[in-house]
Amino acid sequence: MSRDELKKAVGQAALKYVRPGTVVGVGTGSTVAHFIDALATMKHDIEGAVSSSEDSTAKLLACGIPVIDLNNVDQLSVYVDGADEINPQMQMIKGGGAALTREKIIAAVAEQFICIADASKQVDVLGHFPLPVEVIPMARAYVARELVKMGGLPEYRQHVVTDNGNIILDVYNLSIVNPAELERKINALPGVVTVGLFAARGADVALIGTEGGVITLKKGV
Ligand SMILES: O=C(CO)[C@H](O)[C@H](O)COP(=O)(O)O
Repeated sequence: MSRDELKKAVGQAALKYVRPGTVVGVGTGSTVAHFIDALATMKHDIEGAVSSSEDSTAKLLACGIPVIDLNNVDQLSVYVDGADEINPQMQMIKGGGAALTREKIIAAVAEQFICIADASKQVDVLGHFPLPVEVIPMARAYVARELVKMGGLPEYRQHVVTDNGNIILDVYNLSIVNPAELERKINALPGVVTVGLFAARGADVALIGTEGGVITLKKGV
């Protein structure tokens, strides 16, 4: 099976976590694009979606799924999103698509985070994938210097402006043995909007696309 077929399989598998009559949290990326296609088949059974990016909003609307402002939602039972890496503790690196901040906000509101990913995203230790950090433009050089002090090699993601008007630094050379501590440390730097480490709030369920089918992993099991 191609990687895209694996992504499609997990996108479809995530439908089983969507409860009729609810608002669904929707992430960003090529795996989520398959989830949105699947969600469109039950668009009349849900109230709508909260979206984590302008890209996902456009796709949801094109599929006829109403997009609802997060501020008008009291409860979100599930948030479905992809990942760039996921470890056995269900902690993730996210932000390859530059949507990390809105993704983290919606994940914080949701009762359940359902991560959908092909098996290539599974790692023992996070950090092979460069860690995205969303930064306020005027803080770029300062934050980059601080990331170097932490042992990272930050690279400015050229020609990318986030949906929030900020820039992304991708940090190479990190072997993240304590993701929760690094998440706290980077988030504490003035000028950092958020780091793409989802450690304090990881996934609750991971649907992993493998050659043998979709594997379901649950946090703490
Ligand atoms: O965090 C993300 C976007 O900011 C994506 O979930 C992550 O980059 C995975 O993307 P894809 O499903 O295209 O592999």
